[in-house]
Amino acid sequence: MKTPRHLPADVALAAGLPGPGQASESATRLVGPSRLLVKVCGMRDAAALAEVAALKPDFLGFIFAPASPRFVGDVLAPAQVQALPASIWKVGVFVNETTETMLATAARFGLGAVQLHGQETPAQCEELNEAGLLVMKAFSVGKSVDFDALMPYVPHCDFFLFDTKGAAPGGNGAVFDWDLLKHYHLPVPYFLAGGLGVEHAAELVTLQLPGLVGVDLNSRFETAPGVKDARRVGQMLAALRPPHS
Ligand SMILES: O=C(O)c1ccccc1NCC(=O)[C@H](O)[C@H](O)COP(=O)(O)O
Repeated sequence: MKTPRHLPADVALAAGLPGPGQASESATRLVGPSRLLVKVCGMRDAAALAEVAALKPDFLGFIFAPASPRFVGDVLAPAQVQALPASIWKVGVFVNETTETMLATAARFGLGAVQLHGQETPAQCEELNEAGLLVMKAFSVGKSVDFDALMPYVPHCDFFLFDTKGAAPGGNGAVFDWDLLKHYHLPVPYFLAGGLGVEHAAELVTLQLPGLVGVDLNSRFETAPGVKDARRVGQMLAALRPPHS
């Protein structure tokens, strides 16, 4: 499995990924004991942001797609995002945005990562990755996945994210058939997304899917779009993380 280029060594280690310079032939998590990385997406409400950040997820996602009900817009000031603990990786979520806008937004909000939810090309992933951002390319999953079509993205992405295909580019709140990932064979580790809720925790911790390193939580952890329920996020984190991890 490929080492995410821009991931700090401690986060890589927690997820059982090889550290810098430790390439591996295997497409499964390696270093044990390891745990799933957790990304909480669609942060918009300042009070909920503070509560969720205190729970120390690995990643927090901020949506910069104007059509989303979770669009950050002017609701959160850049300083509120910049002030988050350095240990939490801040991810800007974009849909078919220009590289220039994404780089400018990342600089303004102090984001270390971008999550791309549209038809972004491998070349655009490369530009963003070369600019120093961790790149997470999202792919919508319907009835099948063509892994070969993802090959051109491999050199330029730190993570993939598999999400459920639906009416919107993301945040559809529906689960896809995880068995479709059983034959994943690419060297890029990935996050599982799409309708995940607390009720999935027990299955997720024992799930043996090649390449799976993290989960993405969104609409099933809200009291309203963009307003995360810290109590439910806390329950999920407790269920996903072994004690003392
Ligand atoms: O959540 C959105 O509104 C959204 C809109 C446009 C692009 C991406 C979006 N979300 C990105 C995510 O990472 C979500 O967490 C992912 O789609 C899963 O959401 P859900 O099915 O609600 O758990």
